[in-house]
Amino acid sequence: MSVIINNNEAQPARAQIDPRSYEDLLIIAATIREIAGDRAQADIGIICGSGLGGLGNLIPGFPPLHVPGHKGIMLFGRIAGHRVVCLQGRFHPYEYNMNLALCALPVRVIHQFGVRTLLVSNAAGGINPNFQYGDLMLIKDHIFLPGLAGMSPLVGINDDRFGARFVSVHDSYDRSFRKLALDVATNQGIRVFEGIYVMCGGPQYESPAEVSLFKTVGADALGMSTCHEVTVARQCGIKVLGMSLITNIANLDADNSVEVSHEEVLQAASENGARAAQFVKGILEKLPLA
Ligand SMILES: O=P(O)(O)O[C@H]1O[C@H](CO)[C@@H](O)[C@H]1O
Ligand code: HPA
Repeated sequence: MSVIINNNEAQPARAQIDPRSYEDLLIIAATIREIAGDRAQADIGIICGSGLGGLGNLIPGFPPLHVPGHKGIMLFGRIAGHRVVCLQGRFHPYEYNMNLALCALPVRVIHQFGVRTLLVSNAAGGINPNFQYGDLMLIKDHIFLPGLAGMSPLVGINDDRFGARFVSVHDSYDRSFRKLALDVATNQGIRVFEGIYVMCGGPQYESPAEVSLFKTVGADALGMSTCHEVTVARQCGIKVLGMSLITNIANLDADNSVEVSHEEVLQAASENGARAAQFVKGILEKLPLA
């Protein structure tokens, strides 16, 4: 049986949560356990990107989603024998005054429930000229712009119970997971590439000059999420597989009037979400059980 915790129904007093307090983390985990009981256990966490909430539909017993976007739902269940917790939605830093520790808090929460593997997804604009609308990109590495500018979720006095003060991010996106995922893509005959994801602050989309800058430094896709979650996951010792769905092709030339909109992003995610979900299912079927 799957269990659903809807953040929209039971609103916690968000402003009162100190995301850097380990005690607050334990309180949040205990509150969820009160609702979900023994079912609040998982080996694998999934974070659904914009419009990709349908990944949660892989969990049997969960009704299909009809409204794309971010749902604010935490869902426990099983996929391919794995105990999974699925976050249908995420906190974006631009929504929370760039409080990245707060935005990454769900990763620490699911770690409390046993998660040691994280599958993180996002919608992203393609920069790599070989990318087409609807392609999937496995994140090989990232450029965490807010983190580089001092807005890491790890900034502040570190409680060692969260993990190390200085975290190495040389291997954030697990190589063996990427290899396994590429094999699944080959078997399924779908277009999947590896590439570098750059996280911008948003919420404005990037100007053509900014996109050109990121292209010059070797980025393949860009978005406004993910890196803070992955950084916290690495601090907890969680292994990560990251993927981007290319929902639009980022514009490199100010003389091209190519407008991006979130509606277009959601539309692209809903048109391509089923394939992304099949891909995730294929990966989970190949991942050894914990
Ligand atoms: O990264 P996800 O959550 O998929 O969302 C992406 O879509 C939104 C822009 O359309 C931004 O929030 C960007 O980060
Ligand atoms: N830029 C930033 N975030 C995005 C984009 C983009 O082009 N597409 C989807 N999310």
